[in-house]
Amino acid sequence: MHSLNVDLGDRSYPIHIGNGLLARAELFAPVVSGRTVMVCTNTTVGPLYADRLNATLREAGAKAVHTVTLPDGEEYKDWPTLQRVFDALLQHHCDRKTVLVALGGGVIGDMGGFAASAFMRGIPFIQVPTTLLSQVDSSVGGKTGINHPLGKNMIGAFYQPQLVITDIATLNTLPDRELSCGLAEIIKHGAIADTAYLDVVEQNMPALLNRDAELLALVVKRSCEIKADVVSKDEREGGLRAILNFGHTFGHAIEAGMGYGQWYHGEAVGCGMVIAAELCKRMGRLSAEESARLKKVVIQARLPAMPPKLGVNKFMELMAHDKKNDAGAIKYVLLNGLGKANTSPADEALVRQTLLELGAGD
Ligand SMILES: NC(=O)c1ccc[n+]([C@@H]2O[C@H](COP(=O)([O-])OP(=O)(O)OC[C@H]3O[C@@H](n4cnc5c(N)ncnc54)[C@H](O)[C@@H]3O)[C@@H](O)[C@H]2O)c1
Ligand SMILES: O=C(O)C(=O)C[C@@H](O)[C@H](O)[C@H](O)COP(=O)(O)O
Ligand SMILES: [Zn+2]
Repeated sequence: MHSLNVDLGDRSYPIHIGNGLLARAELFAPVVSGRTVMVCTNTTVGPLYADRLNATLREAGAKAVHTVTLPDGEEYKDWPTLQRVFDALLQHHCDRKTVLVALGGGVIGDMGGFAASAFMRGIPFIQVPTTLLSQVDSSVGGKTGINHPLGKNMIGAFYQPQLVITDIATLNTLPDRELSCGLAEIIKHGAIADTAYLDVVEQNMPALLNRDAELLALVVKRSCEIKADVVSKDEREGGLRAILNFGHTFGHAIEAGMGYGQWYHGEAVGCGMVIAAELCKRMGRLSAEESARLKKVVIQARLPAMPPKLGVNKFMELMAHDKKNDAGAIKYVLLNGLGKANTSPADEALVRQTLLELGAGD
C-alpha cells in the first residue's frame, strides 16, 4: 500500500492506494468508528462494491450504514439528483456527526462531496474513488459540485474529504473507454508539471491500457502527489491551482455544448489539451515537436484528438462562462514548453482560427 498526505493544515488528510483496500476496516475506522454512515453511490457501482464496503464499514465500528443509490451519468450531476442525497440523509435522521462516503467515479465524488459540504452546513466525508480518473484526480483536492446547462461544475464548494481510500482492484471492472478517460488526466499531470512522468506514461502506454496493476498503482500515486502538491500550495485556486485546468477550458465547452454525457470528461479533456497545445504552438510557447508529441500521446491513450463540430461561436460563447475568466476575458491554461504551465489570455482571433482549422466548424 502507498500512503501520502494532502497538507492543508487542519484540513489535511491521507490518501491510501493499494489492492483490496475496500476490505481494510482499519483504514476507515479513524473516521467512521462510532458514527452513522451514508454511502452515496450509483446504479452501476453500488451493485459491484456497496455490499463489500458496507461490511467493512460495519467492521470499522460504524453505528449504522445506509446507502443512497443515484442514477448513473454525467447528465445526473444536477440539482434534482443532489436533492435525493439530502432526502436520504433526512429520512435516516442523519446528524452532524454522520459521515458521507462517496463510492464511485468523479460524478459521485463531486456530488457526494457537495452534499457533505451543505448538509447541516458540513459533515465529514470520505472519497472511495472507483474509476481511474477519480483515483488520479477528482478524489483529491476538494473541488465538489454539480453542472449547469450553461457550464460545467458551476455550482459547488471547496470542501476537503477527511480520507481517500483508493482500491486499485476496482479498476478490474472499469470499461476500456473509462480507463482512457483516466489517462487524459494522467497525461495532463505530466504535461503541466513533470516531463519525466510524461515520458513514463508515454513509454508504458500499452501496459497501462492492459491494466498492469503495478504500473496503475504507480501512476495513481504519482498523479496524486502532483495534484496534492499543487492543491496544498493553492487550495482555492487563487492562482497556481488553475494549471490543473489544462485542457479543461476547451474540454468543458465540449461537454456542455455536446450535452452532458455525450463526450466523457476525460475525452473532452484529452481533446482540449490537443487544442490548447496547438494554440500554444501558434503562440510560440510550444515547439511543433512538443505539440505533436502531446497529440500523439492523447491518441495512444485512445482518446479523441479532433474537436466536435460544435461551431467556433458556440465554443466562444461557452468559454465565456469559464470560472477562470477575469473581467470578461477568457483565461487559458497554456504551456511554456512541456512540464511548465500558467494561465494567460489569448488573442480571440487566433483562438477562433485555431478552432476552425482543427475542424470545430464555423
Ligand atoms: N473534483 C475534481 O477535482 C474533478 C477532477 C476531475 C474530474 N471531475 C469530475 O469527475 C467526473 C468524471 O469522473 P469519471 O470519469 O470518474 O466519470 P463517472 O463518475 O461518470 O464514472 C464513469 C463511469 O464508470 C462507472 N464506474 C465507476 N467505477 C466503476 C468500476 N469500478 N467498474 C465499473 N464501472 C465503474 C460509473 O458508473 C460511470 O458509468 C466529471 O463530472 C468531472 O467534472 C472532478
Ligand atoms: O482540481 C482542480 O483544480 C482541477 O482543475 C482538476 C480538473 O481535472 C477537474 O476536472 C475539475 O473539476 C475542474 O474544475 P473547474 O473548477 O474547472 O470546474
Ligand atoms: Zn478534469
